[in-house]
Amino acid sequence: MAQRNGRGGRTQRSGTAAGRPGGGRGGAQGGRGESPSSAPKPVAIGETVTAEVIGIGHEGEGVGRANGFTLFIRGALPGERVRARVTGLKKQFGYAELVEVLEASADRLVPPCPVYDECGGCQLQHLGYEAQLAAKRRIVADSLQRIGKLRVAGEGADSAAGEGAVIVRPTIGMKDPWRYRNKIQVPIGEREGGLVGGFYAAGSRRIVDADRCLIASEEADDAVRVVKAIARELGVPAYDADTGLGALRHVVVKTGYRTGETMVVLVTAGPELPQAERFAAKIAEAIPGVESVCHNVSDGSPGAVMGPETKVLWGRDRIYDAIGDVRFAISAHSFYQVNPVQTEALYGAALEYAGLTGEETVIDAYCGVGTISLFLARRAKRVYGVELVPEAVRDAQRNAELNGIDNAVFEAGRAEEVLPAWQERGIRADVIVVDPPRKGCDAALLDTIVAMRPARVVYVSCNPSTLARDLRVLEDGGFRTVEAQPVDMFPWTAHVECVIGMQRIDT
Ligand SMILES: C[S@@+](CC[C@H](N)C(=O)[O-])C[C@H]1O[C@@H](n2cnc3c(N)ncnc32)[C@H](O)[C@@H]1O
Repeated sequence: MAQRNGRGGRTQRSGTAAGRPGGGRGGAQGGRGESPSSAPKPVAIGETVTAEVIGIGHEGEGVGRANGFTLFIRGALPGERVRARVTGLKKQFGYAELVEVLEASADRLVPPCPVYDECGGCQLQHLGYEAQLAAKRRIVADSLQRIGKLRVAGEGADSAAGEGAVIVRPTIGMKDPWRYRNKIQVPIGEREGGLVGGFYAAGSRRIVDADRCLIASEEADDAVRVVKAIARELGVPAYDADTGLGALRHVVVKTGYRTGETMVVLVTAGPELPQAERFAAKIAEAIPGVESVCHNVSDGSPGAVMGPETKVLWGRDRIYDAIGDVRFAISAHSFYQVNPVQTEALYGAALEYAGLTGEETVIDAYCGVGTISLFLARRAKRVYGVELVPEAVRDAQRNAELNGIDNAVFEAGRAEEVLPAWQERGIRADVIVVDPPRKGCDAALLDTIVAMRPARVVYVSCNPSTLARDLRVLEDGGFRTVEAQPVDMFPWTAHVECVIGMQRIDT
C-alpha cells in the first residue's frame, strides 16, 4: 500500500495527465544532467512523439529514443514502439507520459492489482516476472560498466570473456513472487464520515480505501482489514490531517514469516487512543498469531510513520522471526528486512563471498540490528558490527544473546569514524562487509577499507549507481570485483538489490 518501500511515484500507462514525482533522483542512467539548457532540442514540451523503447530505467520507466533524444516514459517497456507526450526537458534527456502502445512487448502483462495505477507502490506489475529479473540483472551490469568502468563478462562490445571480467549472475528471483512483505504501514483517514485506510493517491495525501495489497503477506493484509473493522465498530476516530482532529493515523503490521507471530502497532497523531484497552483486546481476540499490540505516538516527522514513544497495550513488546538458523526479536522500531524469503538468498550470497572457514575476523559496517553479523558469526572467529542508530545496536546485542552468540560485538557510531578507530586499536579484518543506505559508502570509509587491506570485501547494495561508484574507488585501491549476485528483494517494484564479492590483489 502507500508506504511500501518508502517510495511514492505513479505508474502511468494511459494518456491522462500525470506529473512525474520524484524528480532530482540519483538516477543511474548516467549523464542524466539535471541542468536545463536553452539549446534547441529535437523534441518539445507538449509534443506527442513516437519513441522506440530500448531499456528500463532505475524507477521502472521505459527508456525511449525519439528523434535521437532520450525520454523516460513511465509504463513503456523495452522493445516497444510507443506514442508519448513530452512533459519535461533536461539538458540530455526528457520525461514523457505514455499515450499509446503501438507495438507491445511480448512481456507486457495486465497488472493483477486493481489499484496499481493509483497506488504507485509497485512500478513493474505490467512486466512479466522473468523479464523483470533479466532487467534487474542488466541494470546491475550496466551500472558496473558505465559508472564503475568495469569489464563485465558477456556484456558489450569489449565483453570479453576474458580474465578480470566481472561475472554478473542471473538475478535470484522468487518461486512465488507475491505476498512476500512481512510489514505494511497503512495510512488511516476519514471520508464521508467513515474510516478508510489503504494508500495515498498519487501526488496527494488523499487516502484511498483498499483492503488488499498483493505483495503483503496474507496475515498482514488480513490483520489490517480486521483492525479497520474494529476501529469502525468502536467508533475510534481517524486522524484528519486538514483539521488536526481525530486519533488513528496509521496501522502498522509486522509478521514473522517462520514463526507466524504478528505485531499490530496503532499509530496516533496525539497521545490519546480512544478505547485503547478494548481496541487491543478485540484485536488480540480476532487476529490469529497476534503476540503484540502496541500504541505509538507519531511525532509528525516527515517520512517517519512512527514516533519514538511506544507503549504495549496487549502481549509482548516484540515478536520473533528467524533468518536461517538465527532468531531475531523484532520490536515496533526495529529495522528488519521485509522480504524474509529473499533475505536468506541475499545473506547466503554474502556468506559465500565472505569465504569463511571459521578463522576469520569480519567487520560488518552499517550492520543495522546485526542480521548479517549474526548470520556470519557462526562461521567466523569474530565479528565487529558498527551501526549509526544506538537502538539498533542494542537490538543487535540482544539478538546475539538470544542466539547464544558470544563472538560478535557491536558499536554505535559512524562507520567512517569507527573503522579508523578500530584500525588504530590494532583490529585487523580478513573480510569487510558493507551494507550502506542508498547513498552508498562514505569516502572516508572506503579509504579506511583500502588501508585495512582485508582479503575480501563483500558489498551489499540497494543502489547500483552508488555501488558502481564505490567499487571503482576500491578497485583503484587494490581490490578486484569478482562477481555480482543480484537478488530480487522487491518483486514488481523497480528496486534492485545486489551482493558483490571483491578480492584484494596483492601487488
Ligand atoms: C541498508 S541498511 C542495512 C542494515 C543491515 N545490514 C540489514 O541487512 O538489515 C543500512 C544501515 O546503515 C545505517 N547507517 C546509515 N549511515 C551510517 C553510517 N554513516 N555509519 C554506520 N551506519 C550507518 C542505517 O541506520 C541502517 O541501519
